[in-house]
Amino acid sequence: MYLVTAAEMGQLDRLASSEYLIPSIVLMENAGLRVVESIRRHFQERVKNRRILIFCGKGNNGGDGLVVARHLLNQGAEVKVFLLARPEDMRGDARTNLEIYQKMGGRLYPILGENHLQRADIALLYADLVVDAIFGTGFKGAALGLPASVITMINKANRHTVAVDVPSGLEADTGRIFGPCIQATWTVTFALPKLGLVVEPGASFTGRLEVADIGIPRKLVEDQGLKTHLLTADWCRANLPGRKTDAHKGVYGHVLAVGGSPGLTGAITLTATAALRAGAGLVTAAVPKSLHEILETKTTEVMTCPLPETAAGTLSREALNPILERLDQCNVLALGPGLSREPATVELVKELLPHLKVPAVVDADALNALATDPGILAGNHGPLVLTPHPGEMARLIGTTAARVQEERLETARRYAREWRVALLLKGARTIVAWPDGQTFINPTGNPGMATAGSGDVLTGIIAGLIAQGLEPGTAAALGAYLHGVAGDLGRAALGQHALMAGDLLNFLPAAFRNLEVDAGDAAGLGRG
Ligand SMILES: NC(=O)C1=CN([C@@H]2O[C@H](COP(=O)(O)OP(=O)(O)OC[C@H]3O[C@@H](n4cnc5c(N)ncnc54)[C@H](O)[C@@H]3O)[C@@H](O)[C@H]2O)[C@H](O)CC1
Ligand SMILES: [K+]
Repeated sequence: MYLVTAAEMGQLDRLASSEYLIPSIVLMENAGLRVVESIRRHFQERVKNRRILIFCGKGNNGGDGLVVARHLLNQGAEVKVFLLARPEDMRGDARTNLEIYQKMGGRLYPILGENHLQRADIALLYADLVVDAIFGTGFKGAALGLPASVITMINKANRHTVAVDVPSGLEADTGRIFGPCIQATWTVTFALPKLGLVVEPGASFTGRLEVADIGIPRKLVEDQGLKTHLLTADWCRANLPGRKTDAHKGVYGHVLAVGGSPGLTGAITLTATAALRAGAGLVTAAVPKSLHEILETKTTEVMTCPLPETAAGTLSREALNPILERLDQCNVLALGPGLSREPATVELVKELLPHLKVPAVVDADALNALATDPGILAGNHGPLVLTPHPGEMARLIGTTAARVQEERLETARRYAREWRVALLLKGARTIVAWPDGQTFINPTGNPGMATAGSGDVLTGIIAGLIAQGLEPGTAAALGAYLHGVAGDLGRAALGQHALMAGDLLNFLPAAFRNLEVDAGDAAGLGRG
């Protein structure tokens, strides 16, 4: 599903009127009606006598609020509109809808000074629902003065609150919050979700997100060349690698997972096992030779391979050729989990990356090795997925993790384009950017997944999906989604405190199952 900025939405809105001749007041009417329908569902269709307070700003978001007020009034609700503007300052469609509401005898209370707040504060005590139509996509920066006082007052009242299009106080483009912001129970956003609603901190203020069709022509949306997407179950289902009835394990690829060092054998074990769970036909974990025996006892389905090591027991430069030879029988490399930052191991990574003929997932210490010489990617290289967390991303581009977090989308997008890689930036709402500029935001996952080894599992899932023939960028996006679903199922069963990376492996089957198109009973029995 496309995600849009305020400017992109504004453009769609304008073109719907200028090119497709849909009057803007029709779009506003549709927007208001969709919110009314959502409110009706909230009250199990019984809105009569419900006390509903509607806070309207002076822009078109306020106009939507007035449409909502009119229809709810018609349906017998006890409606009060609090207007954060002088009626004569309203313009265009919002002004028209204000006048209609006034002609219908609707109750209207302008809030023009702090002395007008008390009436609203008392009404809030008895409200069944608050409708937030103060600011929409036209909002920038911080709410100050009276609007700030109103937003704070509404939040303190702690009533069920539906935000119209965007919670007021939130920047629709970035999800950043610089002042008070409505804490919505749910948000009804129009036409397409705004970016700021699905990335943090905005997502936490948005509550449950409903996307409402207001009649913007689908063709108009398709013609815009939008590049930012929200990952959905439908997209993931459509991209899930298929399985044939007459398949054998050779069909589903062979992952070589390279990593491990003393104290870090768990990381590579998690990666290798996750690759199998993700459906790879074969997985070989290649580790420093003194760890080989340990790995043999830790794993069952995973094959193992001992490699030359340094005095510190990490992979040495002599491992280069054995790795390349092994890769002749494999169709994807997962590189980095538990690798260590031993100088000779760093050199190995730097020599290996330009020699690859198969796609690779580059994670953890392999990313840190890359950060020591980003120029490695300047020449020709095979398809790569890089999976940094914000700290690793910061090292790759020579900045701080805080700066990366401030501009997650742009950072990921820029790096993917510049270095021609698929870049997966971890964190709440993982971002996957493709070299061609297409960018995906993953809505699944939870804070319980911030636990040791969680990233190693993700690396394995992505490698396992590439092994089955997915494009690396597609595998990264699908992998992020599945990893998050496994985490969400894990949280539901175990709670987010206790969740460990190993648990993710156990919930991956259900995460996949969720996406598999049910083919009925496998043997075909019972089918006509
Ligand atoms: N997407 C569609 O097709 C439709 C959207 N609709 C609704 O229209 C709003 C956007 O309306 P707009 O008039 O552009 O802006 P707002 O209502 O959000 O009003 C902003 C208002 O506030 C001022 N402002 C901006 N920042 C601040 C600030 N920090 N402090 C105080 N005031 C601020 C700004 O100058 C404006 O005056 C969209 O969200 C939808 O709800 C239509 O209904 C049609 C269909
Ligand atoms: K709003």
